[in-house]
Amino acid sequence: MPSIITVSNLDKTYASGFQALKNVNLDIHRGEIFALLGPNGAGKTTLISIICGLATPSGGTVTADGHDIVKNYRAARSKIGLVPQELTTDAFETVWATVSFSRGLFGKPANPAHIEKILRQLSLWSKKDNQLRTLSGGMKRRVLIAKALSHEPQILFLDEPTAGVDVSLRKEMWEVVRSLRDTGVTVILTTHYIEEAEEMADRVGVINNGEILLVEKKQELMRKLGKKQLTLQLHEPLRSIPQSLSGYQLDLSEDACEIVYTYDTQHEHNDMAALFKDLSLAGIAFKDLQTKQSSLEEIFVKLVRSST
Ligand SMILES: Nc1ncnc2c1ncn2[C@@H]1O[C@H](COP(=O)(O)OP(=O)(O)OP(=O)(O)O)[C@@H](O)[C@H]1O
Repeated sequence: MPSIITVSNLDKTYASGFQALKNVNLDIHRGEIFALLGPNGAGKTTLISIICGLATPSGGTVTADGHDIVKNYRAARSKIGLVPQELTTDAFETVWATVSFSRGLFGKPANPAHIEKILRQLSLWSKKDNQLRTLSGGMKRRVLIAKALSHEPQILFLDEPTAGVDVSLRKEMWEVVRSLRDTGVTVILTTHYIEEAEEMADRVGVINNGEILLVEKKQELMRKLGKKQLTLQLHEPLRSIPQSLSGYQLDLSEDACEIVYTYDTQHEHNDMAALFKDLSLAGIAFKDLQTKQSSLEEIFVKLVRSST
């Protein structure tokens, strides 16, 4: 996959002497949705600020669509749209004026056809003459995206796109982001809602203490690091797990009516058939079963814990 952003050996030490990024290497693929996950203070904002030219690196390089973000700042920046968390523009401004003004900030000539296209894409066309203060929370968030897209960037950064919004609005935002990806925009988002990354991201990067811990296709990450649990509801309570089953990771519930089997998602088929056979040999019958797969959240928490 061709890269649209390449981060090489990036370091950032703030004036205080604090090292916020340590030799970060990262490739963002053209056309993907990439989720950058990390606990508070991990370095996400620092990394994004450097890529967007809002902070200077202490070492290393970043290119955006082939342009060095320091040496060729203007060209690099024109490729990038940044969606902040909050709308800071004049509440009495109209949607149309706000979005058109953002385009002007990048020195681009007016292009009403483009502004119309993005307002339609973001379902804001009927609100184009509304003042910002009259919009719902969801519409305001979409105005932020429209502003960031006004200068026709190919890369869109979304900083916590659904922080503090309700469930239905979050789902609406996910739809918007997916539709942007479908038009060829590369999307990089930071989020504290791991469920959001699980839902949307093609690839996931985990950062902690200024270091990238891993970058992986989401499906691959869940397959490699995920665990599954199978719960068997027994016909009769069991006193203890028989010795003949000690080769499996089995736990007996407190009421002795359930056995919980934890296993790697990679080996499930072989192990499962053998387990059922061994259970039957041990005379253990069950009346029902359920499986549960570990979420990206559980994987993330484990990863971050083991790195600190
Ligand atoms: N201007 C600054 N001067 C000194 N240290 C800073 C500065 N900005 C950030 N830091 C420190 O760098 C580290 C990374 O901060 P950063 O804001 O990049 O984290 P983050 O991953 O975005 O966190 P959050 O999820 O809380 O927004 C933190 O320890 C923070 O205190």
